[in-house]
Amino acid sequence: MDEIAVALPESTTTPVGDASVGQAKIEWVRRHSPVLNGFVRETLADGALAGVRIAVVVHLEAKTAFLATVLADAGAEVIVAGSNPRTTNGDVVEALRAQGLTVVAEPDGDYDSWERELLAAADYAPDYIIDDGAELTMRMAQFRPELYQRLQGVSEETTTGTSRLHAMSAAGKLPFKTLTANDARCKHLFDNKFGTGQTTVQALLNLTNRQIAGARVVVVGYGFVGRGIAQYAQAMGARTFVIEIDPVRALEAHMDGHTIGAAKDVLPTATMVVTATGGMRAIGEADFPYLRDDVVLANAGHHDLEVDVDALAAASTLTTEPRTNIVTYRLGDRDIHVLSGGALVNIAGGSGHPVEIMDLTFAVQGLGIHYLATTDLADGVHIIPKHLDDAIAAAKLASLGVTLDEVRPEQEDDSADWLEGIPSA
Ligand SMILES: NC(=O)c1ccc[n+]([C@@H]2O[C@H](COP(=O)([O-])OP(=O)(O)OC[C@H]3O[C@@H](n4cnc5c(N)ncnc54)[C@H](O)[C@@H]3O)[C@@H](O)[C@H]2O)c1
Repeated sequence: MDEIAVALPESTTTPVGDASVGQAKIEWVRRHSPVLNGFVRETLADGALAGVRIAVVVHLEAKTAFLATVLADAGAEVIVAGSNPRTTNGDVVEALRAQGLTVVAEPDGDYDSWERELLAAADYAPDYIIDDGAELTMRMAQFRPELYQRLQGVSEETTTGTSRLHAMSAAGKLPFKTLTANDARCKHLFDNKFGTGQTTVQALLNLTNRQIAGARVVVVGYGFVGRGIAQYAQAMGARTFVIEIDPVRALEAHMDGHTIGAAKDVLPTATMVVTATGGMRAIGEADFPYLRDDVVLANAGHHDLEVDVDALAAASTLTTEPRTNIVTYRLGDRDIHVLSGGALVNIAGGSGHPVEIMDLTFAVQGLGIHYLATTDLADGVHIIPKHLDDAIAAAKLASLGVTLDEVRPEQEDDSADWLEGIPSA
């Protein structure tokens, strides 16, 4: 591989948090991460990542920090940045810096400072990226083309980033191998559904101090994330409604016991609305007339513009901040409350996914990078192999004290016998 000059960003001298507090948070994660701390560490101990430069660009809080330290302990040179300007934790940043990791992220940033941080991460010339929303991958392609060409691989966290990688590949603009961690069963079956479901409802209630039992909660988008949010809200006594554009998923929502309908039909009675589409402006200007007074809007999807906060701000006559992380927009005689500026409410307005969930997700990511580094794969988009997915689940079950039965010979379908009776075409 050609050596390339690295333009390092200016180092920060002012601490942005308390390293000991951050370290305690990371230690709490370690205690509750049996897969990452066991099976993943053991796999990475083969030295395959020694000296490999890996950029970790995921919401920068304690669970991401623990993943970064596991990679660093395996000998990788790790550069850490955030995947959203609103979700970086200063204590964790300082804890990582105290351990000698390179961190190019500051808490309380805005979109401009975040852009600079991502470009700074790019300038470290990573060999691999653990990305979220393909945020660093896209920027390297656009603004650091030489470094982009030099990339060896990307392991992508989210549904949104997976779509972006497929688009880049289809356009012939992905000159290296990538893994879509989101397609691993140990990721989307648990992280998207249970992780986001639990923590989005938690954040909604913590931020607003409102009651869920009897609330009328509308979920926009019924993918894995939407299913989880609707299921948790329903289990806590909310009346649940779903807006979907895919007829099969809408039907599934109906059979799961939620009321489905178009925006104009379900929004007017909603007390809380949560977007989870992975697209833009799921609640946009055209929907504003249907929102009732005092409604709470929150987003759990990747884009901060799933709720079109800019359009809301432009249309409002008065803006107030009644509570931390809530901005109220006056539209005529109605007040519309937006949580966490439209950023992912469970992360920007909460603590992010449960540790146990991220133990699985980051096991996929850690093993995914190891797989990329040790396996010859064609350029383009790949899925983590089934045996790794199975091994992660088995390691998690083992940590719970569970071992599974294996299929006994008499339980096998004797398909060979009946196949023999069918003439070849
Ligand atoms: N907050 C978190 O912690 C977290 C965790 C995992 C994923 N995500 C993000 O959540 C988003 C959704 O993820 P997913 O796995 O559920 O995706 P998905 O693709 O499985 O589901 C999205 C659903 O939204 C529907 N949809 C799209 N546009 C719509 C619109 N305008 N109106 C109504 N429905 C619409 C689609 O038909 C689809 O069924 C993505 O951006 C993903 O990256 C967030």
